[in-house]
Amino acid sequence: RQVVEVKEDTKGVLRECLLYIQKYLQRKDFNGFFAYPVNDVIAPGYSSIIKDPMDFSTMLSKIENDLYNSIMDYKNDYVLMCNNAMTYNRPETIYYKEAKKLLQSGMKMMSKEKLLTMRGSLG
Ligand SMILES: COc1ccc(Br)cc1-c1nc(N)nc2[nH]cnc12
Repeated sequence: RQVVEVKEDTKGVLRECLLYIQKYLQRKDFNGFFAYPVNDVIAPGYSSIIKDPMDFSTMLSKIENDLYNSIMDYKNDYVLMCNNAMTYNRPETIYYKEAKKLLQSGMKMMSKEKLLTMRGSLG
């Protein structure tokens, strides 16, 4: 019984961490370009160019449904979201520029060494 309880608790700690990280990073998306999925009306041909779309609302539902097993899992979706914008949009666009800034602040927030120390303390 005890082992199961501990496991659940780790999931809870991870969920709190991810909610905190997402809240911090999503504030940087002040235009809300990454708040919800891009559609072909907004961006013509998007769905045929971007095979794995990702956005903050999708990531939030994955956090709430415990679909991330680590911060690294979440970081992968975050990087995917930013890279999609830098693939579909040209470098001179606001979408590309904002994605680049989001990527930089995300990498600082979820740096490898920070995650390794955190994982150490989580046991
Ligand atoms: C949800 O997306 C948007 C919403 C409103 C507006 Br205005 C633009 C976008 C958007 N447009 C493009 N071309 N690339 C993107 N990458 C992430 N966002 C976008």
